[in-house]
Amino acid sequence: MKPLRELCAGELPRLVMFDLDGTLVDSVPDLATAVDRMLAELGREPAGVEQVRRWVGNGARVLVRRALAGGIEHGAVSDAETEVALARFLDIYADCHELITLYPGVHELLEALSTAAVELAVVTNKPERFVAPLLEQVGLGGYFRWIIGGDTLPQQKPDPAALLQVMHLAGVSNLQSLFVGDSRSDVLAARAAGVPCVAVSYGYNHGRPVAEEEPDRVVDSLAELL
Ligand SMILES: O=C(O)COP(=O)(O)O
Ligand SMILES: [Mg+2]
Repeated sequence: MKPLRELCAGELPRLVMFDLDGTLVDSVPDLATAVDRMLAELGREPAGVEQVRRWVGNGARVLVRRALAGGIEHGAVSDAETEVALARFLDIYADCHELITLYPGVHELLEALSTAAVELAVVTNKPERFVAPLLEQVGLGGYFRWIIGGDTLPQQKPDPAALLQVMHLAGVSNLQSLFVGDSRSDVLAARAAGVPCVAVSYGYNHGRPVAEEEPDRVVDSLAELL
């Protein structure tokens, strides 16, 4: 795992934290189904997979606000409208997990890291209640010692709080850790926590190449880290 050593001063990291949506799993088809069902209930036109792919990454509440706004800017959407739609979205999404898939290379990397006794965590903006069941469903149950969702702490990425919390629990420093994500909030959270950051090029970054966010390294598959 030479590429990992290069990122962590010649040593294998002791802790690797992963983003979920767009990094470990392709969850957008199911998220789009749930968004479109929610919009249909409100008598609105569907958003479709391509739009939803641009809107994912800042948690369920912001996704719902973007769907209500019909675009990435959602400042004009009222809180009252958001809460009603969000409750419906969360209910609908709870039953929409048919299309989720694991990206290539994920299983291989996690297996190699756990064999090397590297601690693993998931730090996602997705509501926490969905995370463990989804990991189980795609065959990743059991790899992660810590799971932090978008509603586990008061802050979510790009705030570094979740990364700092996991490093504290694991008893490792920022330079013994690594973050792997797909979007701007991941790169910003890692940078604010002082943690080296690998970004995957295949994920969701609001329609922009993730290289523009200047992570320490960009890979096309997690297998490149082996
Ligand atoms: O729920 C989201 O918006 C995205 O979650 P992520 O942090 O795992 O990419
Ligand atoms: Mg992501």
